[in-house]
Amino acid sequence: MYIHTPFEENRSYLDTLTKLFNLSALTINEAEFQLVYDELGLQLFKKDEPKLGAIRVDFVTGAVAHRRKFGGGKGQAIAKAVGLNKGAVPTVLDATAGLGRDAFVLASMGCKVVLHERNPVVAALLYDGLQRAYQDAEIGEWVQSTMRLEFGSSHDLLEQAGWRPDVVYLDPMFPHREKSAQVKKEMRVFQDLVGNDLDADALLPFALQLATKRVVVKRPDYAGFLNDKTPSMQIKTKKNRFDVYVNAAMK
Ligand SMILES: C[S@@+](CC[C@H](N)C(=O)[O-])C[C@H]1O[C@@H](n2cnc3c(N)ncnc32)[C@H](O)[C@@H]1O
Repeated sequence: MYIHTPFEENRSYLDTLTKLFNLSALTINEAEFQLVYDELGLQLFKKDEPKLGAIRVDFVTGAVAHRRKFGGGKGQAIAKAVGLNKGAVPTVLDATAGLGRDAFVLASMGCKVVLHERNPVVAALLYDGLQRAYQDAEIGEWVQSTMRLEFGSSHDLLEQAGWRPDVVYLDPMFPHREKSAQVKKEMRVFQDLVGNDLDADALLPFALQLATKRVVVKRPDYAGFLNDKTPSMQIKTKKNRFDVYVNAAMK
């Protein structure tokens, strides 16, 4: 993987990232993707996409930061899906963390969230976004106390988890139906990098065993149920839905 910085003083941080996420061993097409660390933080570029397609994690000033301040709070579908509207604040294991946006929304409503991500490049981007958030004067303290990243596959990590979260949250990649021109550039780069999570069905049984209260699966509205399993209830938004599996012991 080609990873570059224009600033010599950031070399050792990049070496740390390379070691933590084993980036030097990556076999993704080096001519196609580049990781660059500059004053904006770590960014992923795809060569044939213009700058708009760059991906980085920004909890401090990005769209999720705006949503934290002005979003719908506990009235949001995701909040209802994890049971936040019922008063209690659940602990959440986000087993398919991606760029951490959903996890951040949940953390900003008070949930403690452990994030699992298996893709080394996505995990490095997320790690870098979290480091910048941890150091921020306004949100640093609560992000440090609510969001923690674990690098690895949930197929292993869920089985080995030494604790039981109230909620396991799953949002695996699903084949996109829209024509590629309609999909946002950033999303296209992300999809090209990660591909589809074709092994996601197998996560549901582990998740159901682990969660003490419920498992929430985010799906595009046209997608079937994960592992063909009918949920206890569904919460729908414009393009997605949350399939909620309430732990039988809680019913
Ligand atoms: C659609 S994205 C999640 C987006 C995320 N909800 C957000 O708000 O940014 C799916 C992510 O899950 C990760 N993933 C899929 N299966 C996984 C597994 N078994 N263990 C860890 N990460 C996984 C993929 O690498 C990808 O980054």
